[in-house]
Amino acid sequence: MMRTLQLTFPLPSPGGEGPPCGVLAIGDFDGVHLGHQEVIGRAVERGRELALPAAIMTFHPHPRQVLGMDKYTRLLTPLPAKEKRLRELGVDTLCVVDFSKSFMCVTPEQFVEEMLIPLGVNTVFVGFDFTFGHRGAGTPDTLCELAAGRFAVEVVRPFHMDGQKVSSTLVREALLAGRVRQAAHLLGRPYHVTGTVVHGDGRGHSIGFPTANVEVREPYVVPANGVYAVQVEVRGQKKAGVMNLGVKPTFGSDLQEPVLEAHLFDFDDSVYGEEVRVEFIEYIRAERRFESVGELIEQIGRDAREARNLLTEENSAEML
Ligand SMILES: Cc1cc2nc3c(=O)[nH]c(=O)nc-3n(C[C@H](O)[C@H](O)[C@H](O)COP(=O)(O)O)c2cc1C
Ligand SMILES: Nc1ncnc2c1ncn2[C@@H]1O[C@H](COP(=O)(O)OP(=O)(O)OP(=O)(O)O)[C@@H](O)[C@H]1O
Repeated sequence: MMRTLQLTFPLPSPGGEGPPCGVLAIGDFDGVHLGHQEVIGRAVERGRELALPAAIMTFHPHPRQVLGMDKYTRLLTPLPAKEKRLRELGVDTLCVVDFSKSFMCVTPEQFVEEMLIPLGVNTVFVGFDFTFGHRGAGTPDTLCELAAGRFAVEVVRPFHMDGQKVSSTLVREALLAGRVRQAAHLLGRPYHVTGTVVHGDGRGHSIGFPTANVEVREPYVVPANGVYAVQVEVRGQKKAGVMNLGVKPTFGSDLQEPVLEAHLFDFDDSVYGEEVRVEFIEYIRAERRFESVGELIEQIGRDAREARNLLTEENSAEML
């Protein structure tokens, strides 16, 4: 069972429970993409070899949000999703460091002396481009020097795909451009959001395509507006469907925030109030305004067929 520790700087003197963080990987790890998985995998493996707990240190809120970059209010993996993923990857301890304005001023020396040393780390894993401390002054080399032999530092080489360094930024850019296929490629699994099914305007039924309206409660990055082939996990079962993510311009709505509406195939249970997980498999088209509801209905029919075909092909390819 993974445990989560909330840490604030400076750490109190170590308690009597023994060091919780034998082998520690440090970073934001937003999205837990394939580059992150490389770093985390190495730490977990080393932990097993040394019979020490494998831990991740991450920062919350996202440091860039604290630095004033508002788009980092939204995350690829809000904390509960990150916890779930890290647990699946075999991590023993997640240390969530409270990233406040004052933590921003902590120097690399202080970070080592007043955070890493009290945690009793044996080995620290960081990526080649890891920076830490005030103004990002610390680098993997600095970390090595400051450790002064008290813990080992392992630097992970860049993990590339298609000639690019895999990064959270790249995943964000892909999602905001609707390229959910590329995002899945970088993440090693489809991008997903979780939410609760809420009541819509009730129009879906009357146009022949009932939809589950998903209200996203955690601060997820939401992909570009458009129509997507999706897999929705409801009550522990995956259902194929087609989703419109947008503001429904045909109905002249003045929605500020896009809504997520999924029409699930071969499904007619009432799922109001239930928690669902939406996986974005493929982008189908941009959302648009139709001259008549009849045209919209025809187009939704085509979208549904396209999504169904795509997902059937996908599933049969997975079975091979
Ligand atoms: C696959 C799919 C594609 C859709 N595409 C559009 C679109 O391009 N433009 C639009 O205005 N509404 C689009 N809609 C939204 C419908 O207008 C919406 O589902 C319907 O109004 C029901 O809304 P309600 O659940 O709030 O009652 C689409 C819905 C689905 C399921
Ligand atoms: N592609 C990669 N290869 C190797 N190490 C990586 C890679 N991406 C991230 N890391 C390392 O994993 C840790 C967490 O990375 P972090 O989340 O800060 O990076 P990122 O994905 O590049 O994010 P961003 O795009 O927001 O800068 C850091 O130690 C970082 O150096």
